[in-house]
Amino acid sequence: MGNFSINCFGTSKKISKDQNNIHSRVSGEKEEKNVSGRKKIESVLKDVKGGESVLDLSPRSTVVGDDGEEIYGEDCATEDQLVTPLTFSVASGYSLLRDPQYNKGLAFTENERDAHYLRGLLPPTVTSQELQVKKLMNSIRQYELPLQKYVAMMNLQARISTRYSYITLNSMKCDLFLMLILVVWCVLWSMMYGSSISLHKKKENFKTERNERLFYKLLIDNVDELLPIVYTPTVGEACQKYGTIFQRPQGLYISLKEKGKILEVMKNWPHKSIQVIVVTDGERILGLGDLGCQGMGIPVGKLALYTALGGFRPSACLPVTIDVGTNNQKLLNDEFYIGLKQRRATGQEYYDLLHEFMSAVKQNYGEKVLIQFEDFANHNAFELLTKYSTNHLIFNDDIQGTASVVLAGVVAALKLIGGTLPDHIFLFLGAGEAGTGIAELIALEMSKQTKAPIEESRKKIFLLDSKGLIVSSRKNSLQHFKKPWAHEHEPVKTLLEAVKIIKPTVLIGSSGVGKTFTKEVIEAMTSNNEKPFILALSNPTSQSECTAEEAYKWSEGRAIFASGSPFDPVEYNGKVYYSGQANNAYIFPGFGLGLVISGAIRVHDDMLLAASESLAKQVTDENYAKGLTFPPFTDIRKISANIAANVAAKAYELGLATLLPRPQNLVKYAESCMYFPLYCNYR
Ligand SMILES: O=C([O-])CC(=O)C(=O)O
Ligand SMILES: [Mg+2]
Repeated sequence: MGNFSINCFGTSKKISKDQNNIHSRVSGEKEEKNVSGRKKIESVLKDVKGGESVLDLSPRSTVVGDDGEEIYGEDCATEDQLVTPLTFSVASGYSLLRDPQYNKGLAFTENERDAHYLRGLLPPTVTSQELQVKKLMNSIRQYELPLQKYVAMMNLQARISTRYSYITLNSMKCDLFLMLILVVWCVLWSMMYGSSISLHKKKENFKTERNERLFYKLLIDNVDELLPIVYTPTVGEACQKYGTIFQRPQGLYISLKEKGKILEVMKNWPHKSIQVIVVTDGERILGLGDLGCQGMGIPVGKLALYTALGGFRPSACLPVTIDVGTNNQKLLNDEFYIGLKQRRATGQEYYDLLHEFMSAVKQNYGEKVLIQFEDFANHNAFELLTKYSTNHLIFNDDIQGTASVVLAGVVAALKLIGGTLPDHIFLFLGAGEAGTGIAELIALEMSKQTKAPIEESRKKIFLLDSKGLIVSSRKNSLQHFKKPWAHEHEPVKTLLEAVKIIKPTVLIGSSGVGKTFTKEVIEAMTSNNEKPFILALSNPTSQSECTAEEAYKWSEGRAIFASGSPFDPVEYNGKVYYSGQANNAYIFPGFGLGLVISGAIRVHDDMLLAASESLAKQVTDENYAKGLTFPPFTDIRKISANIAANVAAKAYELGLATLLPRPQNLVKYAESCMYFPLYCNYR
């Protein structure tokens, strides 16, 4: 027997005012009975599927029409009639083709076309997923602008807010059993809610074919080409124009309007088994500043990478934007702005909302859901990390992820620039989340190597902010996260002066301000060092401290260069130079996977060091020969599995892992846990 698929949507039925009144009078009681009945059915299904409940039987099941269009068939209801938007349907025919989670387009087999009422709805040819990838890449390459490619990719990906699951069972006995349960359940529903049950019919009017598995296959197979589209740098432009290009909502928006009911709002999200949340409040999007609610592009993009690079199931990923307003006047004046049109809430009001969010996450998804903070402004990022790292599984990507990736790059670069880590002198331009986060992790690793106190290691690391070098005479006016870096040193105003006086061997840009590594700065670095290591980390490309071409040209080909946003290889004096992308995308997907597969309950700095160590080890001689200090992204899933294994091993060692017993081979185990977007076969 072929695969049997059941897709549970909400159903449609107009119900009269009277019926509705009756319903509302008894709804509390019915809801309760229904929940316990549902639980029984869910537990039966759990047994059938070997522990994993695959059929979502929630009475809250809803289907949102694509264009806000009415899709439940209640078009003829009069205004004073209330309708129950419930549809139970086996996804097939037209609705299956329009369902991003299960659509396969021309890859539906002959048998599937017969079994799922697809005959005539598709042209006769049957193609492979590989051919679909090839065709889509051809079309995406036709677009001239990266933003057009971004929109095309998002249209392919978009997951609608449906709550349904396919059931794939192997034995006919199970099928019949399941069918029986479903029929009984549907009848119960229809009795309770007076709804009709519609099979094979769901009116939809989607314009673009969406196919989630194809989206991820495309991204995995063409990671070098598509990473800069769905992620940095294009995602930055997408966030700037989010209101204008906005077509379908993605992710969960939690604004001040939801204060007091965040848990309720969270329950509107269609998926229950969440493993990772990426959350932003939009105040410091990349190096682009306050983009308010339009920052949603960042969690969406990061989570696409969690799936493509780290193998998380798409349904286990939840993008969240917390909207407390924006101080970006341009957005406040923009009629297409999608967020709250008010200035940012601050202080207690801000912290109360964040606290409610954190509590709701724990209550709704449990202790082991990973919350990744992304692109918060400095003044909140550090405080939130300190406040929640002791009682939640949280990770700040801009502080900790960037630190881990840069430490890996520095350790790997030692093969090219020589010396040991404690032999080097570091100068940072930028003393925010990335700058101080990286500095702290480098100091930690140095002191582990030298067995000297961390204060000693810090003496080799200098940070410069917009007011000049961070020195002890400024201590009283410094933000708390900068204080450990206030050295006994005379004040220095500019970067050029600092390079000349301090003579760093490694120069790291993390200020979010572009074009700050000038010709003079690079020349000064080159006159002090045979091979200066230069990292221009600010994103997107427009904010990069210098380009790869400038670094190679101004250092006469001597610099080892890496940047946050990608740069193409550069030809200089007849030689081709390749630069690495020191982007946290190397770390967070594998790091998160390591936490999840070990059931870690807290993040520990040693786990960041473990991730870093694993990444550095994966730079091959072939990479070094090209001047690269990071392995290529094409191998990223293997890289992520290795990082995950090292992080999980550390979690077990530290006693922070809860999934016992520890798997013997953690790399194999990590690989076996990774989602791969091949099509399933449908009965
Ligand atoms: O998103 C990126 O490419 C890296 C990052 O976290 C940032 O710049 O804030
Ligand atoms: Mg970030």
